[in-house]
Amino acid sequence: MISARGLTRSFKLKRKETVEAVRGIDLDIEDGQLVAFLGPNGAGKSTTLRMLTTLLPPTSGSAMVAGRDIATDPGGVRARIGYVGQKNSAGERYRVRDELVSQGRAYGLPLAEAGRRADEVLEMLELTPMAGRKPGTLSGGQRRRLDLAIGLVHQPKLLFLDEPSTGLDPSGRAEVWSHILRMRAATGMTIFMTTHYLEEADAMAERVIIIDNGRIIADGTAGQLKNDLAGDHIILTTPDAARAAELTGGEHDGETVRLRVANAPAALPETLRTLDAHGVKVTAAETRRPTLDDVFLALTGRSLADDDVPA
Ligand SMILES: Nc1ncnc2c1ncn2[C@@H]1O[C@H](COP(=O)(O)OP(=O)(O)OP(=O)(O)O)[C@@H](O)[C@H]1O
Repeated sequence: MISARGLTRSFKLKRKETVEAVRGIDLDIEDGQLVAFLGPNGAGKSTTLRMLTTLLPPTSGSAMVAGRDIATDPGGVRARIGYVGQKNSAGERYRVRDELVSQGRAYGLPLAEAGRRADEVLEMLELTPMAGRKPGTLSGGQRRRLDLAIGLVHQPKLLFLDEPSTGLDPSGRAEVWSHILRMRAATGMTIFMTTHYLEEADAMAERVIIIDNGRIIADGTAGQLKNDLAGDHIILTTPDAARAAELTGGEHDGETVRLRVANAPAALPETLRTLDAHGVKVTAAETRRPTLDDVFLALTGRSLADDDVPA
């Protein structure tokens, strides 16, 4: 569904300064995948999305998106994809259903077909009761669902979502997600999304791609990345930390010993037995499964969670 080679974008600033926003990325996304594209602020996520959706031409490199070339057939790409950006896409002039019909018309659907599609997406996103209201009167979650409806009215094969749940409270986020997943189950659509919520990427995406400084630094399932790059940990508290670290192959800091293992809950009893047999007294023990943030920390030495979530 997406195949990019050496996609690159730089921006020229004043005084001959250049920002290398995206530095030659290769991407292959299969049909039907839900892919989360993660990275810290300024990593190059939006710039990549804007190139793939033909909003911004690459400085170099190429990409086929939904079977069309972004450089030679941007119109063909746009007709086959949906893009839901960070900002609300509905204006304030039209009522919700009229907004969807005019969007369908903009994609070249005949009036009757645009009306039918508007009713379908309203139903799918449980917005039918809001059909006659102005967008300004909707709640944050409803408004975000309207953005999704606008991105879906022309039945795209591929949907780009830029921060789909940012700015919503936890219940609004859960609600938007349940709609995204339902709509995907109903249509089999490919979804390429950015998010700052790592736990959402972990729970929802089949594949996680991490970009940093304009380069892809990790690509795999959340489980693979966590196992390969971060791993389970056992964390022990003991007054004899140096000896405990020596016996277990862990690292110690003060009274804390941290050791990486394949399966922490399974390895803990044996670890405690070994230490006990050597007379090392353990006062507390916990197991830790890695998060995607641990993966990012292992790769870059920085935490993604320290980033500001965009407003
Ligand atoms: N129009 C522009 N002119 C100059 N520099 C730009 C422009 N657009 C983006 N950049 C720069 O390119 C880099 C990548 O920006 P981009 O918006 O793609 O990052 P991002 O990963 O989407 O960040 P965020 O999570 O904050 O949205 C940043 O250093 C940014 O300042």
